[in-house]
Amino acid sequence: MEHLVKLPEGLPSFSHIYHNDFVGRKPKKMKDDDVAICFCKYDPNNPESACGEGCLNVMTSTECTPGHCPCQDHCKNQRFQNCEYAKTKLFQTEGRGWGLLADEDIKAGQFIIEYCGEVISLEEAKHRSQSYEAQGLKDAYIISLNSNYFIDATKKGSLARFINHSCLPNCETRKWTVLGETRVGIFAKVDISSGTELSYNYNFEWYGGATVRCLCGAANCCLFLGAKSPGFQAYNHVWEEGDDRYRVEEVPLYDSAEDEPFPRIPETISPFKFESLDGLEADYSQKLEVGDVFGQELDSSNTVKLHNSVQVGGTTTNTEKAEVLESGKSKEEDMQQAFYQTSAVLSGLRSNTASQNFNVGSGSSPKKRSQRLPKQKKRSTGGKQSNTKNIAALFPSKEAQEEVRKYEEMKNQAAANLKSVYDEIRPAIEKHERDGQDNVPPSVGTKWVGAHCAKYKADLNFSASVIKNFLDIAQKGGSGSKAGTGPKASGSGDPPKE
Ligand SMILES: C[S@@+](CC[C@H](N)C(=O)[O-])C[C@H]1O[C@@H](n2cnc3c(N)ncnc32)[C@H](O)[C@@H]1O
Repeated sequence: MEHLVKLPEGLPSFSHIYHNDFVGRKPKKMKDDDVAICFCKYDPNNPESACGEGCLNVMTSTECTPGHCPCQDHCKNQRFQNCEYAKTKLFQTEGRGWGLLADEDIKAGQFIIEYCGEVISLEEAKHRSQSYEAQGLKDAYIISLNSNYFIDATKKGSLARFINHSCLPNCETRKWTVLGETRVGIFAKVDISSGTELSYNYNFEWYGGATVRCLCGAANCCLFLGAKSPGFQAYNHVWEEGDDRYRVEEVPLYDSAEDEPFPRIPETISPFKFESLDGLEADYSQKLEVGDVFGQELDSSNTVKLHNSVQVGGTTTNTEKAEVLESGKSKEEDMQQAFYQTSAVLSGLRSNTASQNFNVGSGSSPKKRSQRLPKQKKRSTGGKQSNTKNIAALFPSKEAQEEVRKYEEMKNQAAANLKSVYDEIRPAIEKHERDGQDNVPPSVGTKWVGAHCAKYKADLNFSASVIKNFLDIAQKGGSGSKAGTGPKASGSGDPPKE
């Protein structure tokens, strides 16, 4: 593999490695008892049978161990170990140093490359970040592996070290267990065509304030690398023309743990699945009130996607989707997957919140406002909510407007509650980390999952209410809509009257 990659001229020197290099400790040696063995059986007529999506190890983000996998050489679940990378190419960006391009079409979900570097301890990470800071290094390459270990790709690394940050990324980081060690991979979030720059959201915890101005150019850009972190947002930065891109007095450690501020419950989990999970019944088994909607995007942009997926007069609506799970799997298969996913959410909670509290050297403690910020203006904090703000006003009837507003209000309350639960459980997570224990107390996990579920439920109810009212209008052929303001149903056989 190594000989295939020719590095371009002018690239700052670094040592190109394909496997992590352990500093201060040896990589774990797996005992036979610790090896996770799947139940796959290779069927020559079905290549997917050899550790494809249905493989127990794949479902738990664990690679199969050579010599132990029942599919032997046919096993497809050893991508990190075999460096099964997508073709990529280095290029020079404008203002963001070097970047990495897709050099072939890449499919959503595909493993692109491993983020390799030196595996170092927390102490070493602190020490190195201070030293890089002192040397005036502008580019930061340290990511968090878990609460105790970090990957530093500054001196030694794979080409993943060149992937830049974007607030609207086409890739994400995922952690896999490979031969007993955690490793970080870059995976495609969407289909990526050849020639497109690869990016992921660094989302590192930022206590030191403005350091690197984000030049990703996305419409939703957070302005600074790491600006999604709560510590940073509190200040509502707005960059002024003429300010330098870098303030080098703080070199960040960023966290690859999650691309979102909170662990995400996978979109394909539907509420009924929680009914079977011990201890979680109480709040999550409730039926959705206004048409259950599964398989839709659940983020703040859901209103846009709703417009796309409602084909009035056609056959596809989100309410119809409720009958079928997006995965196309049986209920049992999905229940099993839900269990694994929920476990992953809980462990994500631990690693995410732990690393978010990691303070680095002099950049770790919040500085006084005047020290931190070149100049500031107040920015609207309404950001996310404004996406849905005027949806209610689009509906012609008062009843529809009131209903949509009611669900919108509930949605906002649930979001606020999730945020406060996050603040509340944070000390418990920190304490647990300090004690070196592996699991957070179940009550903390339950609270967290509960707040998440409540938020998703509120989001779903809001979306369902919007769909329902859209469909009402369509069924009535648009009659009663305010001239020029009612939603117009494209593709409808019976267009709304103006
Ligand atoms: C992991 S390195 C990425 C590769 C880097 N561009 C290089 O030339 O080696 C991270 C550094 O790249 C720069 N960078 C990455 N994404 C950026 C963005 N969206 N805007 C501005 N600078 C960015 C920052 O200096 C950051 O510390």
